[in-house]
Amino acid sequence: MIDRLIAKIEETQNPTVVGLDPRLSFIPKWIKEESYEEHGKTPKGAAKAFLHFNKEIIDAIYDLIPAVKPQIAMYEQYGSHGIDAYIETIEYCKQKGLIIIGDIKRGDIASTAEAYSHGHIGKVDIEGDRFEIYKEDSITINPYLGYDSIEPFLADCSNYDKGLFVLVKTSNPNSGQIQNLEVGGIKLYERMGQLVSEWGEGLIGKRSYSSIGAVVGATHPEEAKNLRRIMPHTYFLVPGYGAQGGTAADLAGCFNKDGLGAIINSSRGIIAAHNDKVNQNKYTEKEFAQAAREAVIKMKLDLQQVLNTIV
Ligand SMILES: O=c1ccn([C@@H]2O[C@H](COP(=O)(O)O)[C@@H](O)[C@H]2O)c(=O)[nH]1
Repeated sequence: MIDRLIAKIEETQNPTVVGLDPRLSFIPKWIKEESYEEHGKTPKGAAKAFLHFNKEIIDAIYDLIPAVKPQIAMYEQYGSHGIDAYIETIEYCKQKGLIIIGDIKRGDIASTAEAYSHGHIGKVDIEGDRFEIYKEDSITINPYLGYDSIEPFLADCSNYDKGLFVLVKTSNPNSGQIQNLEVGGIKLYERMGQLVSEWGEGLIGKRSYSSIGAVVGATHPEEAKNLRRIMPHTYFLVPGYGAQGGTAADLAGCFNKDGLGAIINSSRGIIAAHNDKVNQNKYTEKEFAQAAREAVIKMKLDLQQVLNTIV
């Protein structure tokens, strides 16, 4: 997976991942009204509006970016219709050649983890016939149950050329309450970084990076710099840029000297750019996808400036 991701980053010259986290408040009124007319003001109506919104956004940006990160919570809240929209969004993005990082943050005992893994990045077996269900290229997972809970995912990564981004230092303001605790003379997130690095050793690709990556928040630049040193062969998925306050200046420590090593996520900053205060009155409701395209171009330039200081 990691070699495919790096190839797309190099093709687009852009380490941006766009988060597909739709909310009804971002969706233009005309899309919602069309959907409600056909499906009612129901979970199905909301989910169909999400799908329409996502498709227009993707059409406007797919040539500029290597990857998308659909956030499953936004879809799951609407039950089976939401899950259908999640799966159809993934299928649409794959047709456009994008790498899919499913932000699902799963973590459970091994026998249950195996089911999550088979559903999302492996195959489910039904009486000897095998089916791919969600079809993400990579997913986020929560590692706090330890290695046996990770093993089933590693097996599917190896069997099906898939990847993981394991939570190491999350972007939320209170992440330090647990992740920065001292354990055996080092911080918990540092220990987690060491473990994730070890877990990824068997899945190193042609470019010396592992398909087992780490989630590292842009909002904690010192910790990110520290993790970069601890985990030289680990790709970072970096949320927190934009809406959560992370800036380009905070990102320099996430990259390696080769200009690789990190893919930066922005969700609201891109897909809700038409609503952004700084863009007030710049776009009509019909121009939401154009607003997203312009936001991606702006982010790409911002990230290129960071990369120019590194390589
Ligand atoms: O530490 C983490 C892990 C995951 N996320 C997710 O990334 C996006 C961020 O959205 P923005 O709108 O760009 O703030 C969202 O899906 C989070 O669940 C994170 O923010 N931090």
